[in-house]
Amino acid sequence: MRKIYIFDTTLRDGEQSPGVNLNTKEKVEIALQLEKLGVDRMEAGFPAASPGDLAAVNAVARAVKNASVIGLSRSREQDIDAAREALKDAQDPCLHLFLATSPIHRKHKLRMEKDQVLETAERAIRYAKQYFSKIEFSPEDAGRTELDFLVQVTEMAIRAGATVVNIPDTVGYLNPLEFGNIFKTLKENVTGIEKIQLSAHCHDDLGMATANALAAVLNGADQIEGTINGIGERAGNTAIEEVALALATRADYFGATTSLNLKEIAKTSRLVSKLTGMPVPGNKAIVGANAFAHESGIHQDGMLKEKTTYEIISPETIGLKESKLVLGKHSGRHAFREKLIDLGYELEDEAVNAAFAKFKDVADRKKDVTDEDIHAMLEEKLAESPSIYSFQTIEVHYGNQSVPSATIRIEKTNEGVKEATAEGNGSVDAIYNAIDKLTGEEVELEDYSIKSVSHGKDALGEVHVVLLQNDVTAQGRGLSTDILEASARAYVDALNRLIDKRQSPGRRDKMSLI
Ligand SMILES: CC(=O)SCCNC(=O)CCNC(=O)[C@H](O)C(C)(C)COP(=O)(O)OP(=O)(O)OC[C@H]1O[C@@H](n2cnc3c(N)ncnc32)[C@H](O)[C@@H]1OP(=O)(O)O
Ligand SMILES: CC(C)C(=O)C(=O)O
Repeated sequence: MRKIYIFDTTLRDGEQSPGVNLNTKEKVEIALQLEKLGVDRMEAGFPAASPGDLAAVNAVARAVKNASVIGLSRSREQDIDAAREALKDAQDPCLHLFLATSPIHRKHKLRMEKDQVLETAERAIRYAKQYFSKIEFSPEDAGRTELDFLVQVTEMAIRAGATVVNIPDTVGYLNPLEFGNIFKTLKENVTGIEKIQLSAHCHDDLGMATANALAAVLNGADQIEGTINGIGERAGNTAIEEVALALATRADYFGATTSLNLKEIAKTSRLVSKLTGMPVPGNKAIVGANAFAHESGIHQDGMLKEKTTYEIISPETIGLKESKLVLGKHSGRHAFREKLIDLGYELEDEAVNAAFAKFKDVADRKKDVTDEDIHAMLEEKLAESPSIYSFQTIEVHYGNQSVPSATIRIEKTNEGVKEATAEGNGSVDAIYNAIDKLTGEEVELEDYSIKSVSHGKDALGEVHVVLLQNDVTAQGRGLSTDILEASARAYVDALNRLIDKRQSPGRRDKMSLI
């Protein structure tokens, strides 16, 4: 297997993400984690940018022992001198020099002709060579540079003493075929190409940063540059974790590998996200929260039978504990039953089916059904009393300038569905008056409490009521994503228990079993 060197630039290009500013302590913390991850090279900053960045690069250079530490520099002596100062204590220092080469950058930004670009870069490399044995040179915006000029620039860099020539697609403009072709062309046409390593540095403006980096590998690149979580200027850089996992997972195709300790990937991603304040999108490849989560029934069934049906990478590979089966409205019975077993419930098929129907009802109204929701649903089901009345529908009218009213539909065993409307002091009072009207029961509401079962705006609300009738009390519980519906369900549940107690005195209140 061919080794691909990993050049991490989280601390330099990653820090160029708008809004990100890492202090020295944070840079050192990330650098030490990158060292554990096993990156070969890490760009710690741009020492000429500020005294703070120079100090941070110096601190990283002193802390890191097992990776080459790199500082970025324009093709100017003052920048090179700042990098010398920053990297003076590094065990394996490297200077990263750059100068733009594309027609757009030459004309509008540098205001230089081609020969001036060549001269300026060569002078800088030769100056730096007095102090650094390792120099990487980047023709900035190589992606939009004329290919024949890029060949000329690369030959100049090799002659002047560069050890790595990096090809940046600075604005993420190219597609994999075009980017791969640059490497092929340089390999075939540059005199002395065997003396240096070729590197790829891609940006994600068109979402092709990882694909372009892999195309470079296929066409002879020795090194890939990127950042953790793909952070960086504008749409970001190639995500190192994506390249590493693509090479590891498809070694059959790429025939190349990295020295990364893949088990450190999840931890590194979390640290970078925390210290940069840049959340990782849920659907981000490899490190997103959903990368190893399965929600739909057919996928969950496949996963339970054989994980490779829906997972090409195991979560353990990147240091995560396990895949997640997330219950939601697309889930099926296999995953639901598995969850019940996990939570300690052993139910007969019929009970599973009843609980599953309730689960689908909740899942229709809620984004995720949590473990707490399932406990609450099952406890409600297990505690069900013989239902004389079963709740059907509810409609409530509330306005702070009008009297609240509620229309309730309830089915009575052997009598069918009945409907009643009533007003009240508040919405719950109106609901309870309507139920009283329907059932004809005279009860007192002894206690009413409400709590949220899980978190978030769509959390299940659980209402608990105690009803009193002629010295007999009964509790009732109602569960719904809507607290008014939960209130109605709890009241009907308590009424059923009250009637049950009246009809069979001495029977234990099943609620006490919960
Ligand atoms: C593609 C990339 O990611 S490149 C890295 C980008 N990162 C950064 O720019 C972060 C750090 N930068 C900084 O802190 C500042 O830009 C500094 C300290 C480097 C320079 O600041 P200033 O001196 O105020 O210059 P400013 O940034 O406004 O303009 C850049 C100047 O450098 C020139 N320049 C740009 N790239 C290079 C280069 N590779 N080599 C030499 N000169 C360059 C520009 O033409 C411009 O020159 P001019 O002043 O003669 O017109
Ligand atoms: C300095 C260079 C490599 C760069 O960051 C870019 O061109 O994107």
